[in-house]
Amino acid sequence: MPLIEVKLYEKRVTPETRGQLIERLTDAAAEVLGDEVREHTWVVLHPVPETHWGIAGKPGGD
Ligand SMILES: O=C(O)/C=C/C=C(/O)C(=O)O
Repeated sequence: MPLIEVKLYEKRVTPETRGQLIERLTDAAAEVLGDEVREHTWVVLHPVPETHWGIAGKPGGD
């Protein structure tokens, strides 16, 4: 089964964006791989606090 994992800032994950991401990523997998994968496509969101996301040697959010 396709498993799509997304790590992103937790501030981007709201009830609305969560639902849209899951729906649209599933749609993309089904469009590219064939509709038979839709029922077997998993999407897992991993929200990460900005302070735990290092960029250019510094924690985000500083
Ligand atoms: O702005 C960046 O370089 C990194 C952003 C990381 C994220 O997780 C995000 O934008 O959601």
